[in-house]
Amino acid sequence: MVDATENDKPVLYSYWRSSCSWRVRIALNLKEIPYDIKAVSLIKGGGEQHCNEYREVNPMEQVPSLCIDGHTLVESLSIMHYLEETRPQRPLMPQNCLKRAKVREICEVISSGIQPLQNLIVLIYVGGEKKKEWSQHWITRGFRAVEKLLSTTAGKYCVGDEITLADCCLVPQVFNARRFHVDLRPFPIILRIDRELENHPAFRAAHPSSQPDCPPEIAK
Ligand SMILES: N[C@@H](CCC(=O)N[C@@H](CS)C(=O)NCC(=O)O)C(=O)O
Repeated sequence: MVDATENDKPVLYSYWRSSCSWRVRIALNLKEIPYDIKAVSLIKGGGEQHCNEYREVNPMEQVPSLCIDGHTLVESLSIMHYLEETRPQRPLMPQNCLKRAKVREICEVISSGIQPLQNLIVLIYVGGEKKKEWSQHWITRGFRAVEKLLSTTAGKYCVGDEITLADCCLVPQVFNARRFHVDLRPFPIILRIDRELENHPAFRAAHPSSQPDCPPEIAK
């Protein structure tokens, strides 16, 4: 496995359609940090995330992982906060303490309350016909909470008028919702923010269809 040493370009272990990898790709792009991608296929041969070599990188057998500054970091939120603390350019957290708490609230609802319930390993366990309904149920339930939170925090973006880590989490989760054909009409604020960001260069470059491991029939 590639191990980054200090001063090397960071290496992101990523899967094109992984929403958690996508969060980190957005943050890296927004901060204009050049990085290399090491693709980990979550489906090939039962999933490369489960191979012994990758388990050494990420004991949860999930993407993303980031090799940076001579260290390997796992967990997308933790990685994004590390980037924020070590690369203060283009801040992704507000200065104001209450607003910071609000950003973390939205990140947590998505990263703890929605994504894990529709993650691949859970869907394999749920199995067969039930997968779609299961995912729709949990995403809809979580989005009800996100929409309510956004009703008091959103400006142009999730919290006020600056892009924050909450936006890095929201956009990939909306993509997942569409994948599972969730009815998004009850969530006008989520939809408005997603539309606002869809053509932002940092978000576009991080999009699954722009990834080197995206299957050619889907890639742009
Ligand atoms: N809490 C972790 C979750 C990571 C995660 O669930 N990654 C998914 C892709 S978005 C994954 O690797 N799934 C592989 C599997 O379920 O086997 C994070 O935020 O990094």
